[in-house]
Parts: sequence; C-alpha cells; structure tokens
Amino acid sequence: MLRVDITKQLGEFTVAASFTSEGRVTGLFGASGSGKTSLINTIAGLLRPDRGTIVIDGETVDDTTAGIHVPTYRRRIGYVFQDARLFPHLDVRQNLDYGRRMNRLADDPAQRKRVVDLLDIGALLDRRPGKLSGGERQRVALGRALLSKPRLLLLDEPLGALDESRKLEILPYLVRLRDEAGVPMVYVSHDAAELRQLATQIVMLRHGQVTAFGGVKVLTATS
Ligand SMILES: Nc1ncnc2c1ncn2[C@@H]1O[C@H](COP(=O)(O)OP(=O)(O)OP(=O)(O)O)[C@@H](O)[C@H]1O
Repeated sequence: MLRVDITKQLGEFTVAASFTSEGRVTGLFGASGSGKTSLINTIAGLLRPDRGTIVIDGETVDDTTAGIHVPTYRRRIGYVFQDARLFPHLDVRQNLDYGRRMNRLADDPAQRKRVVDLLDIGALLDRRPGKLSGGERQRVALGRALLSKPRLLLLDEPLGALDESRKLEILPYLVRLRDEAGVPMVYVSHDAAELRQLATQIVMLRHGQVTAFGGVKVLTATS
C-alpha cells in the first residue's frame, strides 16, 4: 500500500498530490511538466515535502507534522531511471550485485537466479554495459533494483529512451515483473498506451495536481 498526501513547492511550481494506491502498478500519468518526476522523487525521499505524509507498506517515511523524513537509502525502494545508469566499469554480474551489497543483504543465489531468469539476462552476465543494447541495459537495471529486495519499485519513464521496437521488447518483461515479482511499482509515463498494458491504478497529474485517480479506464479520455 502506498499513501501519499503532500504539497511541495519548487520555484513557481506546486505539487499537491493526495492518493492511496493498493495497486500492483500505480501509473503516474501526465504531460511533460505536470510534476511526475517531482512526485516520484518525493516518494523516493530525494525531495522533502513541505507538508504532508507518505506511507510505504505501512511505514511512515514522511510526516512533516511529526518531523519524520526517512532518507532515501533507508526507504527500501528500488529506482529505475530513463537511462539505465549502470556502472560502465562493472560487468552485468557485478552491476546486479551492487544493490544487494549496498544494502548489506546476504547473498541469495536462488533469488538472483529467479531475477536473472525473469528478465532473461543470463547470457549477458560477463558483459559490460557498453556492449549491451539499450533494452538489455534496462533489463539489467530492473534486475539490479529487484535484487536490492525493495518493498516498492519506482520507475521513471524506463522505456522513454527506447525506440518503438525496443519498447515492445521490454514491455513483456515489465508485465512479468508485475505478475510474478511481487513488488509493487510506481510507474511514470506520459504514454497512455504503455500504461494501459501495465498499470493497475492510475494517478493523473496536471499542473502538479491530481485530476483523476482510478483504474486504467480513467485514461479513456486520453489518446
Ligand atoms: N528544483 C526545481 N525548481 C524549480 N522548478 C522546478 C524544479 N524541479 C522541477 N521544477 C518544475 O516543476 C515542473 C514539473 O517538473 P517535473 O520534472 O516534475 O515534470 P514531469 O511531469 O516529470 O515532466 P517530464 O515528463 O518532462 O519529465 C516543471 O515546470 C519544472 O520546470
């Protein structure tokens, strides 16, 4: 469960968002500049709300009245960006291991195998990111995030840098993550078609405000 009720001022721009999602994939949908990245960064703890609360999986990670602001690295979240942000000097195996080591988690070969199989990246383990396609890099970034055993996975336009055919290559893996990985996701996109395939709940943003919340049918009015 994710509960968000915050306001955040960024220069002239105000984010004022309130919603509770039980969905497996909560889609943050809106045009460029509607506040999607600012909102997901606030959930990640990278931005501190001016007012309000954020509760992830029953834990209050922000509460401005009580003075609570849990730092990002203690929120137990995974974050996947538009560009995969893999470490170029590490091979795929070492990149995958990074999240686990940073979070001081015990080695879990069974979990690693499950994630590698889920994302079909077993053949890439000895390669460095420079020798991977954009789609392969994103699959590794997803794997790295999952192996840190997050209780919430944040994805900010993870397909945004890919061309249409690469997007179609990755979407089935994201659907598999939704159905098999058991980790709830917040998924930022300005692409209604992408969210229709993936999201179970939609938060629609406009000028920093939530204008609609509900199932994917709230996207119906959008192209
Ligand atoms: N630190 C900041 N200071 C001032 N204004 C900011 C700051 N960060 C973001 N903004 C403004 O807030 C608005 C929302 O930006 P944000 O990146 O959250 O939108 P977005 O929906 O993610 O857009 P895109 O789809 O283009 O990434 C924009 O007008 C942006 O210029």
